[in-house]
Amino acid sequence: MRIVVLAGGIGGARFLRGLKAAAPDADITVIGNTGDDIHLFGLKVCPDLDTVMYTLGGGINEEQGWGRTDETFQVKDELKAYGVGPDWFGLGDRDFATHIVRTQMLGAGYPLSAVTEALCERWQPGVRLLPMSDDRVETHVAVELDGERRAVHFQEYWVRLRASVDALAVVPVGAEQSKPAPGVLEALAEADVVLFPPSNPVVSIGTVLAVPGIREAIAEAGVPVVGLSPIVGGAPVRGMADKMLSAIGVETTAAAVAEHYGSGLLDGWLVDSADTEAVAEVEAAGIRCRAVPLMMTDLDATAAMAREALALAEEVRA
Ligand SMILES: O=c1nc2n(C[C@H](O)[C@H](O)[C@H](O)CO)c3cc(O)ccc3cc-2c(=O)[nH]1
Repeated sequence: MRIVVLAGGIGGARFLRGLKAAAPDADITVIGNTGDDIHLFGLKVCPDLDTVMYTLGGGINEEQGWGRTDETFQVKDELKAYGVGPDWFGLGDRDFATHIVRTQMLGAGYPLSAVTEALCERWQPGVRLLPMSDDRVETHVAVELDGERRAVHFQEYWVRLRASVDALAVVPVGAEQSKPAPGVLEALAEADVVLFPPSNPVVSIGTVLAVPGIREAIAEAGVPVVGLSPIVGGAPVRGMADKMLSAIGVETTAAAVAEHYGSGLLDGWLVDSADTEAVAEVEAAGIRCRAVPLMMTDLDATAAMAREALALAEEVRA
């Protein structure tokens, strides 16, 4: 079975671990969000691609869900001693090596998709990891700070400001001019099923869908598209997705997120058992819906979620 998964960072990566356990023989292609990418200290950092790569490759810091295990921060401390910032973004020494290799290869003329493939040679994530695009797309968030409206990079909003101010708008800068990376449209055309993990619907999956051609390719694939709600009991399971949803005028409920994707895109939607009352609303919107446990507490629970998603895909296919 060929499965294509659109993924952000932590939620997407952990779901993929469960999916691999649930479908060990499946051929899995991951289309990763690169709107979170940031240039720091002359280096290109791709947090979501790296989170997927490290998580599936066994190098992730399990507690925080991003960055490397057994990490040290000597380079960061040295940079700080030179007064060179920003110091609000935690790049560790081991992680720095990934960004140096990536930046060196990009400088030599390799596209991000080829660089990602090369990095995955080391990590062997057991999936084909593709950036959504080789073109630069950068998510910016409009905020009001000290009475002034300005746009900040997504990472500045997420990490430095901790989403403490309202997001007035979220813009994937460059998305309109971007093209899907090599392999993305082909993977979608050959897919048997497309899954949306419980990733952020605005800044993760929403950004992947903002690359012209990807949304259309999913619709044209004519295969079941099934998503898992990142909202449980009216709050994000992780992260600050509520702030992002408010910015685009979508309520923080499992049903509202399904309706935001819409029946033109989604065939099936899983909500948590705590949100059973959402099932009727989602089904009324033309999307098949089931309530099942959606907390990724451990590998078994996550694999069970993946099995439910694949079962729902078969149900809508029939
Ligand atoms: O909350 C944080 N998240 C950090 N993240 C996670 C990241 O900001 C976001 O969680 C994702 O971009 C959202 O998917 C990092 C991810 C990386 O790959 C590399 C470095 C960081 C650094 C931080 C950090 O300092 N604080």
